[in-house]
Amino acid sequence: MRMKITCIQMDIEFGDPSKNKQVVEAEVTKAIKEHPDVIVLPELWTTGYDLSRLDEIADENGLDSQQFLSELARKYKVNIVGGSIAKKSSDGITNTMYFFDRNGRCVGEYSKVHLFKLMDEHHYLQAGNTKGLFTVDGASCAGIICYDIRFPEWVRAHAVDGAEVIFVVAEWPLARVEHWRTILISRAIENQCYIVASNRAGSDPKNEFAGHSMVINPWGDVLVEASKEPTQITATIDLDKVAQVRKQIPIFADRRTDLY
Ligand SMILES: NC(=O)CCC(=O)C(=O)O
Repeated sequence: MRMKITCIQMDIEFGDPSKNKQVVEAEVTKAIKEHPDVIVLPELWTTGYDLSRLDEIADENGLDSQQFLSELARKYKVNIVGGSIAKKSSDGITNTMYFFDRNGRCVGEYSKVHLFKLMDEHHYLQAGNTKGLFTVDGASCAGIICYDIRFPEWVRAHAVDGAEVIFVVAEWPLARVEHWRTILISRAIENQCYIVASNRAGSDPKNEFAGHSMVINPWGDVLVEASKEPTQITATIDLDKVAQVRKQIPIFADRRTDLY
């Protein structure tokens, strides 16, 4: 099974959800001309890291963002991995990702499990507690968020649960772009899965962001990689490659779960 995937590597207007929604609508309308099966947005694309204003600008129960993304998915008959948004609920504010199928149905939700202290997330956000598993056109997938990639055991847990494609949405700064590249390629090789990583471009008052959105195959080959500028990247992935690589070097069968 083949799947054409487009990552939207956009700049994000600091603390301005309505402006960012306009940008996403325009970018999705542009992306759809190439007929992708899946469109992927970056982390916190509605607000950016305007954390001190989240009380005011976070999305109440994520409803507004869900409706917006659902309508786009249904209108264009495309699966959407909806980056993440700041969701405000009675449990506090979370950095939350939604997944939509071609009918605009929300097929999964994931809230960032590892909060990134270097960017003050722990002062403003609550961590999630569940995995981000979902399916796209029948393929087993997972979604995780930015700093989560530094935890190989968390990514492995999704692969052990069957994920063949892991979507990473991010606001990863340029200062650590080599970590970003190396970690993503490593996660693809060690889990023998596709990694589809959508990072933001541009800057905010504290950081310049790396861009370098990437699609990596289960052998660790980079199929496509963006520059640091706002852009879109597209790759067609072949799900059969996952089984092929896992058969060639059967690391899942060879794991010593009696030892670790
Ligand atoms: N938004 C994030 O989680 C950034 C993570 C990051 O920059 C890192 O180095 O890790």
